[in-house]
Amino acid sequence: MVTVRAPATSANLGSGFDVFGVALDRPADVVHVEKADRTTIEVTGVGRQYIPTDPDRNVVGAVAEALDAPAHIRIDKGVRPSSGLGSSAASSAAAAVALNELYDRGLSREELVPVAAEGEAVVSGEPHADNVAPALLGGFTVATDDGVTTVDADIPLVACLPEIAVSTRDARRVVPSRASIEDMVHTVGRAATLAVGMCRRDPELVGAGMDDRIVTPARAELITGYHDVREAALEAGAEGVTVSGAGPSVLSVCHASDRTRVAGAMLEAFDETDVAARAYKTRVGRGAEIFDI
Ligand SMILES: Nc1ncnc2c1ncn2[C@@H]1O[C@H](COP(=O)(O)OP(=O)(O)O)[C@@H](O)[C@H]1O
Ligand SMILES: N[C@@H](CCOP(=O)(O)O)C(=O)O
Repeated sequence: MVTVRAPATSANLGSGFDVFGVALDRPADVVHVEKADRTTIEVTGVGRQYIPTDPDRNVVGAVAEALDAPAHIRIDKGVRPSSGLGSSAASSAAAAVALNELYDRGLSREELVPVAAEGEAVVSGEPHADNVAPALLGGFTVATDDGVTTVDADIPLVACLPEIAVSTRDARRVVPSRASIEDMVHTVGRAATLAVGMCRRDPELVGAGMDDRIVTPARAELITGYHDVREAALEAGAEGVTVSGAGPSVLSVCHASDRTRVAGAMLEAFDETDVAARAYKTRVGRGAEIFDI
């Protein structure tokens, strides 16, 4: 048996739609795999009632097929599904690392990115890699058609998860199909600022670089209370706030000394709009880890 822990992730970071991602140091999924003649799946943990055990509908089934590695796969969910915190990607990444080890396939973490992205295609319709890349490699990742670039960033974050479900598939439908040249220039500037901020471990630059005029405004409308939560976080000292992944989680970047205040302000603002929520005080963290063979 092989056991792997893979972290939650936050994709896009505003200006980096389908490209940027960060691994969070918590929460995480834990996946256990054992060789079998055909793939079977068992799910425990948070949100298990919303997760199919049919290998054709669970992301780990697609990963097992891509690696030609049938197994009994037990997923202990720590990352709630439809959270905007890369729940499906955490399972995909953990399964990819675990099955690669179990069957001795010898693929590197970088080579496992497209394998784990096959799992994402099962739930969102397209194999986007911006969650699975940080879940596998850790840090801040830039996923393009040519591969993945990683930065071992250390940035404090607050991820606030409201009790609303937004499916990635639905949230992809509201993404505009066109953008003006002015908005593209703005986005490129912000994305470049964010990447420099990650390299310099500078929360102010990362926060300034999160601003996005193209995708985030459309997605924000799917999240009850988003604008109030954003304002409250900024007033409490956040350097930048955006939708985490496809939502509904809201991500703030801040200095470590402001993290508790920012988390409290975000929770209070959701509460004032009658939405229950929980906040993860976290930071950019490590990728998937094998902790039992
Ligand atoms: N192993 C899995 N973990 C989480 N969700 C899964 C898994 N397999 C299939 N799903 C389905 O994927 C959807 C959640 O994925 P997604 O909408 O991308 O949410 P998130 O933003 O949390 O990743 C749900 O419909 C869930 O049933
Ligand atoms: N780039 C994707 C990221 C989806 O992230 P998730 O955590 O919501 O699954 C998108 O924005 O659609």
